[in-house]
Amino acid sequence: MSEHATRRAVLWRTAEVPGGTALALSRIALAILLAGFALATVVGFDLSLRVQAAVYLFGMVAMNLPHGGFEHFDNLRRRSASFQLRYVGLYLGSIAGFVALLFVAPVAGLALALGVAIAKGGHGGLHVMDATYGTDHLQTRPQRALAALVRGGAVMCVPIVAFPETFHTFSALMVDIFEPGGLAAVSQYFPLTRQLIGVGFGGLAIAHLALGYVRSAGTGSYVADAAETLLLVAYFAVVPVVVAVGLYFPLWYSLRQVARTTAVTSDPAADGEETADGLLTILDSDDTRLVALGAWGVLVAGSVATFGLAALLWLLSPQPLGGGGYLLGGVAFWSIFVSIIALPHVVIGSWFDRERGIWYVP
Ligand SMILES: CC1=C(/C=C/C(C)=C/C=C/C(C)=C/C=O)C(C)(C)CCC1
Repeated sequence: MSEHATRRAVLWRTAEVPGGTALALSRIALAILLAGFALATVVGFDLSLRVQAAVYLFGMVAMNLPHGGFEHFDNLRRRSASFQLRYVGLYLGSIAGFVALLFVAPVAGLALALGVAIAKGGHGGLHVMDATYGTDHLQTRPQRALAALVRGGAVMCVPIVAFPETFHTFSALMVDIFEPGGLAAVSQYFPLTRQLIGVGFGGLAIAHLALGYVRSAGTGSYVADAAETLLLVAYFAVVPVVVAVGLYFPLWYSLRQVARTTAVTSDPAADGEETADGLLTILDSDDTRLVALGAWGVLVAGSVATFGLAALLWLLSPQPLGGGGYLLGGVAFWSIFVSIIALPHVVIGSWFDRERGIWYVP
């Protein structure tokens, strides 16, 4: 049996698959939240928006951000100095472009933020499948793109339909950071876009599930993909949106990237550039203490840069909390900020760097 086939065969029965434990944990975590909130809905228990906001900030800042740092750290190791500098330059350039867009056209900036969350969730998820139980049922590039769109789309399209008022409230706060009252001009279209997104996403999800079934005869990787896709749709339909998104990134996206990293045992091939002159050669030292110190140094530098950028955005924004107070406004500010830094994460760290990038799969 091939390595992939073996992984597929045991995926649902045991965690003895590379990365299988992290995959299993991500599914269990979302299933527990889904069951808990389904029960809460039945008994009529409502979580206040302030508590939801606190959960979001805890999930996104305390739990998810460190993993984002690790992804860049891991990607920038063993790269030539010229690549590392080009990467950082492009990264900062796209951050500056996104910030400029938010000031000039905040509603378009909000749309881009949603797009970034969808792209990160979807394409990140696709590569996790590639590395773990395989994607034999996804046979063409458009079909892979569809799979990514549906997985990522679940994160934003399902809550727009399921929790329209909360979605609207936070969208308005996010625009208010840059232009107070800026969403009002397009708010009248919200019911229409909600319907279009609902029907469009539903159609794409059905197309993805049907096409995968036809191409795989309903076996192997298809079953795992279909079950996970349905789990995601149910999770975002039932768990209140702020909690759902705030815990999806640490408990699903990041945990599953851990599965991918664990499943990928070979380092990427040299990219033809001289890596010995890289700025992080300390990380390849034979002395594990030096490696640990080097890793600590890189992560501290990343952390200072990240919070420095957040502080700069805060100072530049006319109304950093969108007028929403620390908790609700904090969610709005952090969602915008994390989307700004996640844009290059997807575009520079992954699409520009397809061969070896952040979602590397041999
Ligand atoms: C619009 C909207 C939201 C948007 C969240 C976004 C845009 C999150 C982006 C996260 C990213 C890019 C994470 C990367 O690791 C909330 C807060 C869920 C509340 C409901 C309305």
